[in-house]
Amino acid sequence: MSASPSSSSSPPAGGDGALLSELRAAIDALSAAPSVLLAFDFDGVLAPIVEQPGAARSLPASAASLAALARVDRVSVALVSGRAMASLREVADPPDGALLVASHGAEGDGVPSDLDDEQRALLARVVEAVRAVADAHEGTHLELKPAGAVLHTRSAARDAAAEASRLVADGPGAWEGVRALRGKEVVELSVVEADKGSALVALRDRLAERTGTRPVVLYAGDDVTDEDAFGALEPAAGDVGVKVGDGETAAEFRVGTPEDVSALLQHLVSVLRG
Ligand SMILES: O=P(O)(O)OC[C@H]1O[C@H](O[C@H]2O[C@H](CO)[C@@H](O)[C@H](O)[C@H]2O)[C@H](O)[C@@H](O)[C@@H]1O
Repeated sequence: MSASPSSSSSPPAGGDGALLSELRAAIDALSAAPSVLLAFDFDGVLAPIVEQPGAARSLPASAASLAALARVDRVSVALVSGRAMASLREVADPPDGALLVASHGAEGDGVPSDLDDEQRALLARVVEAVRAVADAHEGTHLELKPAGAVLHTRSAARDAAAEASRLVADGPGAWEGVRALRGKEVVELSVVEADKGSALVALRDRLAERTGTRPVVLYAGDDVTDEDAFGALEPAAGDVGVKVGDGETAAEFRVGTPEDVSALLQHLVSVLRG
């Protein structure tokens, strides 16, 4: 596992042994807590990024470690994803007992799933507008979610990707009642207010209520949409944030790749199952 403490100006992780030991020490401290919440983003963290969203799968080593961690009594495992719930279940094949947060928090346990009439009408207009942009820009495509629409640009020529993204962000993305998020080669529009930070806090507080103890939280994510989750962590309470890959971040630690996440998960198994 190569890892480094992270800051907005730090370079990607580079395998510095001294820095690696700081993340290990934070994990070792977290593992002594009576209740632990281990929350992971999916794409780019458990699963390497691929061209087609439907083809993404967890690295086998990460899937095996997650399943082992989900069986530990005082550990709760959660996937906190931007994907729609149906898509997350299909590609992530989550272990029994895993808590699932989807659509950046717009779908999950305890989240109202019905849109009101106004939101439904707005969503229909958003879908129509994003579809029109996707149809006009080769290599882009539309992904539908229960409360939103996503423009994917990974397979498009760079100029087409940039123009299509701008048209979506400045068009329907700027409408009243629409929340726009930019992720890796995606522009996501949603007609409900949701972000991974609020979702993670809700998850943590529900667990605290159930067990009578605030869980110490580890969160790993790779995208700009994960910054809300990193911002919701409380390092003073022992929480650990791990940014995967490069880019500015509020996370305390950084690893380079999903393979590094596999190593981190393996370390979690060894300290939490022991
Ligand atoms: O929060 P996540 O679990 O990381 O989900 C974020 C988005 O993931 C998917 O898109 C990303 O992964 C695709 C497959 O590797 C890739 O092709 C795409 O470019 C990435 O943005 C998913 O399709 C989106 O709906 C999620 O919001």
